[in-house]
Amino acid sequence: MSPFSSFRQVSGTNSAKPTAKEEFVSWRKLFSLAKPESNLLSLALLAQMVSVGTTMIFPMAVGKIVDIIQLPNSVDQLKWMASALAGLFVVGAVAVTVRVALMTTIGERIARDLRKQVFQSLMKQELAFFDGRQSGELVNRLSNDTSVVSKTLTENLARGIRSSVTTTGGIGFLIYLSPTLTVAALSFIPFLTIVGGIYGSYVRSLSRKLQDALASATQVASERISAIRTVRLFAGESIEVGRYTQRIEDAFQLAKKVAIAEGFYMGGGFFMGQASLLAVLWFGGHQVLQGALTVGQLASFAMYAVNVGFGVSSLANGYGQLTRAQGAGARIFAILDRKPCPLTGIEGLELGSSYSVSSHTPTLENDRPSLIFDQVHFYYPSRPQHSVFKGLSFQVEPGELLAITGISGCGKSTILSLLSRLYIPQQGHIYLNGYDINSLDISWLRRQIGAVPQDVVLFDGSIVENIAYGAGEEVSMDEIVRAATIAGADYFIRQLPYGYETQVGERGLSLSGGQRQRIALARAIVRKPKILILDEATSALDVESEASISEAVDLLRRKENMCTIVIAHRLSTLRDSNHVIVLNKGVVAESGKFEELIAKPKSFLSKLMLISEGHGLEAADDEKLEEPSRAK
Ligand SMILES: Nc1ncnc2c1ncn2[C@@H]1O[C@H](COP(=O)(O)OP(=O)(O)OP(=O)(O)O)[C@@H](O)[C@H]1O
Repeated sequence: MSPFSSFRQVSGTNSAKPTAKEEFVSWRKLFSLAKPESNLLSLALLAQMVSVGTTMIFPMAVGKIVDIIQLPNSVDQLKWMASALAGLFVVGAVAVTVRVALMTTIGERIARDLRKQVFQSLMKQELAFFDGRQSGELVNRLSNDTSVVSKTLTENLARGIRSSVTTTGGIGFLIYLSPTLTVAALSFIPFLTIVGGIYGSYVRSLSRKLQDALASATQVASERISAIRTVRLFAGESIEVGRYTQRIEDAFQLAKKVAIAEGFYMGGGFFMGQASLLAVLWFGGHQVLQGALTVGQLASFAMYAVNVGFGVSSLANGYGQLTRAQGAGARIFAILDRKPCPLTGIEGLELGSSYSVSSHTPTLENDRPSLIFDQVHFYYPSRPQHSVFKGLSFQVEPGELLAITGISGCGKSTILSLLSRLYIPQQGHIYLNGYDINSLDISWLRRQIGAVPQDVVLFDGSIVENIAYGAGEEVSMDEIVRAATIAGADYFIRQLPYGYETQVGERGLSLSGGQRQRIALARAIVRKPKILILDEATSALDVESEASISEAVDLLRRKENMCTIVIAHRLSTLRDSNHVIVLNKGVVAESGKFEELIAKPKSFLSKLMLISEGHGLEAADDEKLEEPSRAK
């Protein structure tokens, strides 16, 4: 049994989708995210306490002033009180400035660090992780969830502390001023607590749905905008506007429910607050008339009661924000805590460093790599019921040019994914120069491979940046030009207005399909790979350009002793190979020299050529060739 077999079924150790239990992260875990900022946060909270202290003293001071102005010859006392209050306001203003500046900066720092960590964690995950997820949803975690969490750890925390202090301190002052009046003033609190609890759980479940609805709308928008050419070509604008409108409307309906609930809650709270203030003035007025309370004390009492009312409602509101942040935190931790599959993901990925070299980085004997696929069985983890390979075996000799062909969907491109360890086979082995590729350091392995995938994607940037992407930062301009020349790209690049500095646009869409393919080929060549895999890499080129590029690549293959695998349907591409294998029903159905296979009218290759000329499976007259839709 292979030492790696225990990893075979693994596609990551846990899912990024939180289970019902993990929908909310604990407060402790959530607040652990603020730990790196604890010093600055303490300073900001100190400033917060100072500003809260000044607001707490204010009603008492107002009450004193009201009483002083009723006394004869109290001008000096009034002056003193006014100066003291002015001093208090200055201290309060400085404290507010420090708190706001610090809290906002800390919030941005937490969001920045979280986004960096979440993105880093996403980059480490194996490909299978992304198969079942939508990019819009993951982007939402990076942007929305991180900002909800950072706001809660800073602004909402500060607001929560202020509300707690104003509420508890305010109640203290109320009891100090008049215990009996305090009962009237706080009679609304039990009601608000019960209604607040019901409101909180209602809003919490709505908010979760709202987040999901917004994520789904973002997904539609980002996918359709990035595929705007296709939308235009099929005149799909109004359908897409309708689709987006529907999703955003769904989100709006949920937001409306939240708004109505919030309106009722705030309105009810406001009414209760006003009613209790009226009760304070009613009973307090009677106490003033009876001489049990001064007018100033009643004024102070009323102001504290208002403060307590605002404090309680702000606490209830803050609780809602906290539960929202617990949900966002759970989604963030589902990514941060996720350990990538040990064989296909990247375990250690620090900023600016290479992957951890934890396993084998052999020297390829005589620089002549050979490749063996040995009884490989494979299905994609997201589609376990459909086996792509059922015992695939073939071999590529050092320096050989192997062509792989087969009907669409038979698994040709999957070979590149398995060889690069983007996925691992459930059974069987792949050997590079006799080493099981699972025993090799993953970044080393991928550095040996230069690949031009079927669907070429370039990144927004210059041509030179895109070609250099294949080899890292150390590549020289001469090497880039050499690779571009072999790939047949140098000529057209020089014709462009800014030559190698020309910007290719998002996903390289400002270039033609053939130009993109040639740049992708240069990107693969510039890394001086030991194994070159071309997956329909010249399909967008005319036969003449294809022939001249094939010739240049062939020269390079001989010179560098590169193993080359060409995945193709076209006769012209297959003809130049040393060896052709035809895939069918998850195995190698046929293998041999091109001329020998094509000479037999009943061979799989001959039938495939008939199909590729547009005659269809019926013309090939062979029920053995499996249509992908029939694949089980
Ligand atoms: N990420 C994926 N998740 C699930 N199934 C996949 C995935 N990628 C490919 N498949 C399926 O695996 C099978 C093999 O796909 P593959 O892309 O290797 O075929 P192919 O021979 O290269 O096809 P074509 O000639 O059309 O490019 C197909 O049935 C395809 O639907």
